[in-house]
Amino acid sequence: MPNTPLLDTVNIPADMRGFDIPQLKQLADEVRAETIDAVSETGGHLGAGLGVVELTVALHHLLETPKDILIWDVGHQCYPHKILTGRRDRIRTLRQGGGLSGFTKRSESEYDPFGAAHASTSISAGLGFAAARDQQGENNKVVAVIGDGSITAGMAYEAMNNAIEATDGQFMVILNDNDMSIAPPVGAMSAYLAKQVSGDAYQRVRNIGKKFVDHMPRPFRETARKAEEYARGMVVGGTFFEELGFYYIGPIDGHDLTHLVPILQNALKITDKPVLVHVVTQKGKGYAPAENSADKYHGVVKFDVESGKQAKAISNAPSYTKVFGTELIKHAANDPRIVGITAAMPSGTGIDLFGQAYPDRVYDVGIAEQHAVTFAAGMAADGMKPFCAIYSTFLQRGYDQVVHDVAIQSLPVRFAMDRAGLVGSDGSTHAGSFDIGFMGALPGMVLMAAADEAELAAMIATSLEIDDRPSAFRYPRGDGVGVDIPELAKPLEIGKGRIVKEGTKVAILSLGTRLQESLKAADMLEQAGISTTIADARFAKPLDEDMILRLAREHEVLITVEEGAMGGFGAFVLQMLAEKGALDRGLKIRTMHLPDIFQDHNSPMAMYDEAGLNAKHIAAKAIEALG
Ligand SMILES: Cc1ncc(C[n+]2csc(CCOP(=O)(O)OP(=O)(O)O)c2C)c(N)n1
Ligand SMILES: CC(=O)[C@@H](O)[C@H](O)COP(=O)(O)O
Ligand SMILES: [Mg+2]
Repeated sequence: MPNTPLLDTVNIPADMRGFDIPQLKQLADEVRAETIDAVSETGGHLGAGLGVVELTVALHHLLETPKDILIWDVGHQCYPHKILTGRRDRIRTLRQGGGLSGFTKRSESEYDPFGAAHASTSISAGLGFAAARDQQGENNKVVAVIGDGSITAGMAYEAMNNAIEATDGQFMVILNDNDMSIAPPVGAMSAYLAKQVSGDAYQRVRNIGKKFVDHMPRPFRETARKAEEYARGMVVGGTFFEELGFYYIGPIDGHDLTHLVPILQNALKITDKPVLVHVVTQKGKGYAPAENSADKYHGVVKFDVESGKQAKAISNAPSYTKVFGTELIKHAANDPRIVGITAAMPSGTGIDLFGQAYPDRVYDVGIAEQHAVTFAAGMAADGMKPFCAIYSTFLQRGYDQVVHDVAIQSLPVRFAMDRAGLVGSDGSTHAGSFDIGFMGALPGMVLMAAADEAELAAMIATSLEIDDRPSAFRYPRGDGVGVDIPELAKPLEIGKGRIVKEGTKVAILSLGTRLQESLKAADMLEQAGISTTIADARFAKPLDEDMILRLAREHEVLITVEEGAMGGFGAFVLQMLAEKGALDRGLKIRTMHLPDIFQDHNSPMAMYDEAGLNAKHIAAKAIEALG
């Protein structure tokens, strides 16, 4: 007889606190099936969530959330958590416009005490909650769950280093070790963790855990001190974390609820020191297509549950990412000083292609953008030509390094800023909104934005020639527009834009891939009898002053368009025109940029619509300015 489905019939998470292990196992199976089914309809991050189903169930069984604080690092593994915390009815709206976020989000639920999406923040945030609890004389528990990939980042160590001093109460870090980042994990910490798991210690703990469970009084009535002794009985090795002041417990099997629940239950009673529980899981667990794929279905589009086959969109144009990877390979054939650097995003940035061609000239430094930038600076200082390929949003984390280690020393690091502009379903945390402002503010920086894939190829060639200062080029997520790319792209003249279409009344000055929308806007305006010039600025820094001053002189209206926040290209143009007195003669100027809000996730088209940056908005802006 099949059991009555729990998800449909009980009040979760309240009722699951009283579940026994068989009920928890049944619930985990249901949550796993629900997660797979939902993501098959929405797309999203699947493998990470499947790997933490049992852990999620165990934690919501043991903790009194939302009073107890549960923080998920990155948050891409939180779909099971959402299913268990009152959002099951909306789980098929994940990452869709108006629907649930693909990450934890404070505004979405009281069960998400801290928002995330960028990696490695959970220990710091959790420690903050623990310290706040201590200050306020409360006694809730705090748990931070961090992956083996995310624990490669400096921030995680800064937090662990501080843990013993920041709180004198309960604080637990769960290290969810699935031996995967998005790509296979890298670095010495990964090797260290693998050693912990592969040693006979892991087996021994499993056996101890079994005995422990068999003898555990139910309900558990021991004192906190006794509980600590039990938990300490699980401690094997772990000297690294012990040295940082943590009790280290593990490694333990993160899928076996009979072990996981009592060990976590006891470890949660430890209050004299922070605790790190090392849990071993499998990314993609319980869904064969995910388990068997190279990336464990880290991120997927809609798919067929039966076969696991993903619905790939067909495009005639290569992605910008692929163009970056292939162009770099071409140049590298002629220049042995070219190297590629990624911070744990080899496939996302196209550095994987470069690595296949030149395995000895590629560096995956882990989720360590700050290190990636200064590492690149060091290489550049010694005569190499590093291409540091980092998503615009993640480069924010390495900004001081860009300023202090690269720009002030005028080192020729080349920044390939992928995912510039709005990215769609990942939402505001991943939007590449700010790089024009923050890179363009730096003295000496050469900052370019590609309008199409051929322009990207030309900008890569340009940055290769810039050997006395840093340069950066930005390009969006997704496919190019289908233009031809020359066999070997030629460098651009630095600080020179191009006129794409000549007109007389309105000038639209575009930076980046809004050029296509600007051209469509020009068609609309021409149909309304308004002669329109379209210019592609190419450079946000240095600006093509001659071209822009001519546009200002010869047109009644000048509109700048960019896929970036205010304080970026439009502001640079305005400042330059003001400085040159070009605003004193009655020019009607408008700057079109992303709105001054953090936009929620949606399709990129819908987000640009909301931002007012599609063709119809550009045309309307010109008509409004003409009056
Ligand atoms: C600062 C930052 N850099 C890069 C990323 C992209 N990213 C998201 S998840 C992930 C891998 C995380 O690995 P791990 O913590 O082990 O979690 P798993 O997916 O294995 O569960 C990476 C690199 C990010 N979210 N934040
Ligand atoms: C969670 C995370 O940060 C990444 O998985 C990100 O969602 C990848 O984005 P792309 O799909 O644009 O590579
Ligand atoms: Mg991992």
